[in-house]
Amino acid sequence: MRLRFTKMQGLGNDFAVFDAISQTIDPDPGWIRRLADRRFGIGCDQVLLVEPPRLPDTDFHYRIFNADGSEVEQCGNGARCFARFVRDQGMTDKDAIPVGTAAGAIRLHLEPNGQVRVDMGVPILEPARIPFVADQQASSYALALDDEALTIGAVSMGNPHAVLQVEDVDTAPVARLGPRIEIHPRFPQRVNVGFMQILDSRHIRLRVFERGAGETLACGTGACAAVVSGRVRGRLEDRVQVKLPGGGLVIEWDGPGKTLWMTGPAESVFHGEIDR
Ligand SMILES: N[C@H](CCC[C@H](N)C(=O)O)C(=O)O
Repeated sequence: MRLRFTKMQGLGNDFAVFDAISQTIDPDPGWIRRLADRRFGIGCDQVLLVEPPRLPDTDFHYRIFNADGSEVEQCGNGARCFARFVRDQGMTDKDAIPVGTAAGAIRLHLEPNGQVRVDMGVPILEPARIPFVADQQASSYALALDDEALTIGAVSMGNPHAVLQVEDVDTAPVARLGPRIEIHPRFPQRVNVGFMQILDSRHIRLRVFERGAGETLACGTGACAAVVSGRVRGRLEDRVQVKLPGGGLVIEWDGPGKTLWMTGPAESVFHGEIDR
């Protein structure tokens, strides 16, 4: 069976996007891994499916699969590409698109300047809901890692994030610590690992070692989680420019219990077909 897809990217975090409404797609992990392979497949960090709505008051369901084949709850850069895709494919003519995910409903806003602004919902800080094993909720946690004692923030944007503050992202031990924290036993669903350098209360630099994909050029939910962690630790304001290796995002968050907004680009790279 021949399947149509669009290769898309948000700040270099790249995706293969499929219309799974007009096409029948069974996303088994082995096929996802093959699609994501940069030599034997299309090559991408995540595979995104556009499905019929499942939640009330939503127009579509948005499914996300990491390059390792794992299905996950949320993807911020992918959400912006999702909005661009459904408009470009003529699947909607709305500028504000309500979409369901495994983490609940989000709202995608196509802006006149071509950027996409996403209501990412309310960040989750309760350890049990991240999930993260901790006696009580805190703005930071001690994490023992073999012979190292780390301090992390723990946040869920629907998907789990650990956030470490570092002096300089360029020299941060992403390759050494990322894979080890990703599978730390206190994160029973594994975890995305952010390395945040705070420049001032409104500007950070960030690198992310993603669960199920490795270090990516950008991670939208990682940017959200880093700002949440920095803010609850009293180091960031309510509107932060996040500079990732692939480019910049704007994150707005008024504090615990409030909705978080992420704004950034989303682009199509090429259209293709692939045999299943
Ligand atoms: N690796 C993530 C999913 C993709 C998130 C990222 N690409 C984003 O833009 O938020 C996870 O396992 O939760």
